[in-house]
Amino acid sequence: MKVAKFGGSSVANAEQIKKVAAIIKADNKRKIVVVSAPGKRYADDAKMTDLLIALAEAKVADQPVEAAFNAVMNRYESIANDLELNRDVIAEIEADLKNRLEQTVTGKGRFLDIMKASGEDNNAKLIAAYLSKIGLKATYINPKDAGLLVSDEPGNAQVLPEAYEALAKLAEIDGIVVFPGFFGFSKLGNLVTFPRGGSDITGAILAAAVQAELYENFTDVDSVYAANPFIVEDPVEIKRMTYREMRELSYAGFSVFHDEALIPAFRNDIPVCVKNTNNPKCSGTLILAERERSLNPIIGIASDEGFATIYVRKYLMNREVGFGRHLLQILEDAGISYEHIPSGIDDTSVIIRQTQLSDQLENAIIERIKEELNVDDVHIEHDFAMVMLVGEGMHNTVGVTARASSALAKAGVNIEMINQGSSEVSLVFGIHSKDTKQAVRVLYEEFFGQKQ
Ligand SMILES: Nc1ncnc2c1ncn2[C@@H]1O[C@H](COP(=O)(O)OP(=O)(O)O)[C@@H](O)[C@H]1O
Ligand SMILES: N[C@@H](CC(=O)OP(=O)(O)O)C(=O)O
Repeated sequence: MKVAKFGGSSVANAEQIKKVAAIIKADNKRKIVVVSAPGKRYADDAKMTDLLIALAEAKVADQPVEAAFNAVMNRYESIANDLELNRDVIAEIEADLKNRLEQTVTGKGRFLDIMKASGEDNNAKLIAAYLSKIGLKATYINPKDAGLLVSDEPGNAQVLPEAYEALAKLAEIDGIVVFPGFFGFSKLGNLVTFPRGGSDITGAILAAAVQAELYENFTDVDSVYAANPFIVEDPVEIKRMTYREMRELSYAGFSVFHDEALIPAFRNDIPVCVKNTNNPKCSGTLILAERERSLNPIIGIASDEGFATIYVRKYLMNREVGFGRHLLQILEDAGISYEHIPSGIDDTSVIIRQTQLSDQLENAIIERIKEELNVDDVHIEHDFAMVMLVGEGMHNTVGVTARASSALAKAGVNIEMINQGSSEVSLVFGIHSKDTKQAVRVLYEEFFGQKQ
């Protein structure tokens, strides 16, 4: 049995949904189908999830909701019309949306989750209706009925271990299961979404639960490339890579596959294949526990922006027992998670995602660090980017850091931080955001350029 997840670009309009149906038909092992909400049809189109967020925001702000409501319904109507579906489907979606809008829940996060999740939920109903119409036995299954239990943090759900046993029963359902991605339900019965892009996570959870022979992740590119195709022109395709490599790369900016989706797959040793809905004959990228060695120590180069550094200096910091713990405690109290902590003898930097900060919080953190740790200097710098080189071959190859740093130096990119990951498959450079694209391009040229 295979689990196939179709991303937003694969279900963005009727034409795409017809391709999805053809892919499902072409292989009767594709029994569990996870779908996203309609994505972008062209570069500056809006994703359904963003239309739903706009609708929810208008409602929360007590502003008129008609325009946002119509924008959502228009997308579904045009899909349903082009697929020549019965009007009942649209009536059902409209009633569902109105019902969600009227729900009174405590907290904006909860309300946003209810609205956001409707994108995948209603699209799954619509796609199941279409598959039935063309003669396939297809059933829409709701994550609550299926037992997709998750933690209770709005917008940031994590699957609970007990979900797997319940979800395993999906394998017994006759015909094709059409399952909405992106959300589950907490033990308290609350609907909770995964982080953005989280339909990949749903697919991986279901693949692990039913012990699928393959988890296929259908998107709009032929493969995972060695660098983001929007930064590097025509980058090389990655044919095979390990879970560790994909996890590092997706965490560091390869948005093609959600980093949290690797965990259920690799814990259960389910191979993952990233494939193109627009070119399904192409073999795509296979992600496995191990791969054959290659000459190039690097498999991919990822980048991500929006980091801040909390820089702390104190003479004899190295001698002070508990300094690091105390510093991290201050961040924990502020609800902040960290990414890297490069350290020297008398100084340390804590690198965090900037979105977690506000001016008020920054001041509060700085004050606490000054008062409680009695430091010589503390300040926060913004607008950093992380560029990550990833490859299983890196830890037993001499000179990767030297090659990378000299390529960056030649291009005039100032390196603020280097972190050779403990995982031994990644090397991270902290640079200023303005240099991100340039850094990725020169590193790509160094490791994948002509002379390779
Ligand atoms: N290294 C990479 N390889 C392939 N695609 C990448 C890479 N980095 C970023 N992407 C982007 O990821 C996109 C696919 O992911 P996403 O937009 O989430 O698709 P979906 O709509 O299928 O969920 C591609 O169109 C591409 O722009
Ligand atoms: N629709 C959700 C979840 C998702 O996974 O979407 P996509 O498959 O388009 O990345 C989002 O936009 O975040």
